[in-house]
Amino acid sequence: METILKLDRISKKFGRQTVLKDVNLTIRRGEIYGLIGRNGAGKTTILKSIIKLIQPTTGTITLFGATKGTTYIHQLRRTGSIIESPVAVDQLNARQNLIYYSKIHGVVDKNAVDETLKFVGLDTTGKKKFKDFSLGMKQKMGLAIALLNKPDFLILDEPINGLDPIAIVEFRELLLKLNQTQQMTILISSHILEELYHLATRFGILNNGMIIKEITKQEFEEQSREFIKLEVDNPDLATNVLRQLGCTDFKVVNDHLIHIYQLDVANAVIAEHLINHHVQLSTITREGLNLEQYFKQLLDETGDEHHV
Ligand SMILES: Nc1ncnc2c1ncn2[C@@H]1O[C@H](COP(=O)(O)OP(=O)(O)OP(=O)(O)O)[C@@H](O)[C@H]1O
Repeated sequence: METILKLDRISKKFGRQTVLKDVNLTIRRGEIYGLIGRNGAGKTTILKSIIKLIQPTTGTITLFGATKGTTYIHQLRRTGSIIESPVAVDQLNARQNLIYYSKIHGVVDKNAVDETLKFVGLDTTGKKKFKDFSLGMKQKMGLAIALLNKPDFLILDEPINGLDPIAIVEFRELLLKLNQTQQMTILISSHILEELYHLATRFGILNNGMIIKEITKQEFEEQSREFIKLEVDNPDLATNVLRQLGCTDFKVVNDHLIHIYQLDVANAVIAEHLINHHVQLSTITREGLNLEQYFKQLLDETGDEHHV
């Protein structure tokens, strides 16, 4: 699959502070890449480096195959972005803002303004000016401006930060629609892990300027799948009992540990049957990690504090 973006050993120093350290990251067409990291981890610095708002100290960024100069700037036109907070003209309404930005961006498609307004759901906001918009409306306005020139790649810096739960769902659905119907590739940063979980196909976990883990949603689901943890003295006998109960989806992990992935039989029923069949049971608990727990565990493993 086509590589849209490649960061190769990107480092960034602000004065004496090293903010990014050897960041490697690859995004392929059609992916929704979720960049997770707590405040100050370096997310915005990565995104700003991609769109050339800042220059990395060392390393190479390749965007649609271009690495530098005018070819890179040319490829940047295939991206749309909202970095930090959405920017639009305070005194203009939604439609006026889009007309203004379509002129700035040299958008030639005459229908682009109305189509984009409708797409983000700002086609009925009438005369209301950008300065009077709610945060959710402002984010939609930012998205609309980013979408005007029909980008292939969308870069979003914490776009759901501060939105209420309904606005979060609406915004997420817009992004999923762009990804699914237009195969738009998306790079989205957030510390709202739960939200990225419903959106991203792959996650990069950034801590202190380093990507400490990359994991696809599928890998995460396999690793974090909920299961019942059974510790027993006799796994052979225990698995026979499980089969009698209709449990077939389990894994014998070692000579005393079984993971049951079928969760429709109550722990109490399993425990009763095992005991009736003289299996000694020392543990029966439900286990599994959500993305937030996974993230915290990773940070604990790297010996860092976590504030998410
Ligand atoms: N222009 C700058 N000059 C000096 N230091 C900077 C500059 N921009 C960012 N930093 C520092 O770089 C570090 C990373 O900041 P960055 O904004 O990339 O983090 P972030 O992960 O996006 O955090 P947040 O979630 O709070 O937005 C911070 O310590 C910040 O103070």
